[in-house]
Amino acid sequence: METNPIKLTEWSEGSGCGCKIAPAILDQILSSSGSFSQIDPNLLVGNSQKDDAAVYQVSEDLAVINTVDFFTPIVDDPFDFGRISAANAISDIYAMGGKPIFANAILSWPVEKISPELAAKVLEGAKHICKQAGIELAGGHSIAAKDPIFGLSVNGVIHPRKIKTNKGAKVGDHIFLTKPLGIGVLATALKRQKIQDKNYLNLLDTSLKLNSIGSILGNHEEVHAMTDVTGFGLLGHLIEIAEGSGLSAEIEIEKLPLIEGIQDYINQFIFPDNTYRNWNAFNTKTKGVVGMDLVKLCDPQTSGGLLIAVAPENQAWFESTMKSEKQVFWEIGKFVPKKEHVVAVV
Ligand SMILES: Nc1ncnc2c1ncn2[C@@H]1O[C@H](COP(=O)(O)OP(=O)(O)OP(=O)(O)O)[C@@H](O)[C@H]1O
Ligand SMILES: [Mg+2]
Repeated sequence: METNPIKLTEWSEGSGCGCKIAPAILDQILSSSGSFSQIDPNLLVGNSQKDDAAVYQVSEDLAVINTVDFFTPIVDDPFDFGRISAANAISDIYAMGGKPIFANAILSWPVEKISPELAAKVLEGAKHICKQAGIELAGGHSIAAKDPIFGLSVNGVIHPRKIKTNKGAKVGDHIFLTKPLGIGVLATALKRQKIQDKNYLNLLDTSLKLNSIGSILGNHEEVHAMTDVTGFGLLGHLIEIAEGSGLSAEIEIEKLPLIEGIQDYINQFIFPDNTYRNWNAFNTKTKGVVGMDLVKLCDPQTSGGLLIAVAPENQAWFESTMKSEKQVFWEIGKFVPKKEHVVAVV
């Protein structure tokens, strides 16, 4: 790990997607701001189902996707912060099944207190990831403010009939996840200066992996619904799909993949405060969670994996597609008819 005299993570309380406003408060803000009427028929996806990005149809076979994502530093190294933030922002285009085309940067920097050279490193990291995703960082907007913040607004394209949202899952669909959980735990270990170098590398490996498989899955109607797992944790984003699709979900706790080494940190009670915030938001919709399992279910991910619903009869096709794309995945549960609880942990 590169050492910097300035520790970016000391500049703010939350970090990465963990600094997202709590789901209940976001709902309160959005609902009391007046309706998002969305009367333009070309706005195919707005914010009514809590999807990853907005989608606007421009012609019979073309729709544009736009998303914006930014947060406070999740790591101390500015290049890594830029890379993680960019990978996280682009992910929302992949999660809709789309192909990213270009991005603009959003930068807030306390220029009197943290050298502008470090801000340049953040941008350098973002460009590195944009290049990997095959897109240009076209421009951006920068302000001088108290907190360092960085993110991207990303544009993408998709065929209007290929969009993947939170509402297409069907009873019996198998649920797959493409990255192990625990990014929030590792980010907290880093912030508390308890992380070991090898675990920092695990944090980078996991968060920097692009969710580009989403663009490929967008072409296949066998994939019924898709989102990415970020600040609300696996549980929160699973609830978004289940509720969006009018279903419930069953999760097999033993099948949840965890990033190597995170159990040791959990045993030392090293995990983000926002894990409990997520749990408080979702526990009444959930049954069967025992003891510390809530940490795995509610850990806020930054640049987490894709959560995918696939019909059981297409399981073989899905597995061979993922293998031929060298994409790892874990099957973690299934969708069932709507019940009293949105998610049951079995
Ligand atoms: N300030 C806002 N104004 C209008 N809608 C908002 C605002 N903030 C969030 N939303 C909407 O709330 C929903 C959930 O937003 P959220 O940021 O959690 O999604 P996301 O972009 O998928 O998150 P992530 O990038 O962490 O995956 C989305 O439909 C989003 O458009
Ligand atoms: Mg998302």
